Amino acid sequence: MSQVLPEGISSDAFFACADAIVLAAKDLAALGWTPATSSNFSMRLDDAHAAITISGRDKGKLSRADIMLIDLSGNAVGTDARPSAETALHTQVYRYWPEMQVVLHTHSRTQSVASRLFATQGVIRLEGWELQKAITGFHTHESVLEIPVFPNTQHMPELVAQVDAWLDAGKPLHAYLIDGHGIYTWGRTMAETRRHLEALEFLLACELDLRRLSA
Ligand SMILES: CSC[C@@H](O)[C@@H](O)C(=O)COP(=O)(O)O
Ligand SMILES: [Zn+2]
Repeated sequence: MSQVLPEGISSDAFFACADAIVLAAKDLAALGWTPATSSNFSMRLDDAHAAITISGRDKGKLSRADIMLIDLSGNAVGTDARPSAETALHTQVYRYWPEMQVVLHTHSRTQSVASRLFATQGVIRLEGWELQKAITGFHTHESVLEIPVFPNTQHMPELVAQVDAWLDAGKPLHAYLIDGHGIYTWGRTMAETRRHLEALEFLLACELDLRRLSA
């Protein structure tokens, strides 16, 4: 493989992450949530490294060769491959929450439309939905789950700063939308992160349906 692993990271550990990313990406692509090479996925390997999708690859056709190693500053490690253009949003999660192991970013139609519809409010307020309980830490439909919508930019430090500002304000953050772009969410395991993504997709679709029906 063209990926050289540093001491301390075994090929078994790297391939386990790569295989989990490849499998998740195939499933999410089959749902139509990763159109036209969009989306990116990562998994933490240790307190200083993560495996992440190489930029520009078709996320429905990934193999181990499409996954590379980065450090938590977003630098490629042991490869000349170019990591996802949005690597900084992944490493931000791993640096802020040491317990988080997985970051998933997709571009479904529902996520994209919802992000545009709620962009002016800057937040989607979810309340009264049973499926909010699929988000770790939520135990009742009566809770309020706020998903911020940040303005899109191709300048990653700006996006990172918007996320930081939300966190610095002391507001809980389980996921965010980027206007006209897609969603980011994360978790302690791949299963938990996929559950978050699936629940959020469902909740956003319900909110869009409500608006359509009450128009
Ligand atoms: C193909 S448009 C989508 C990209 O601009 C980007 O938002 C994205 O999700 C994928 O970028 P990538 O660099 O492949 O990780
Ligand atoms: Zn994207």
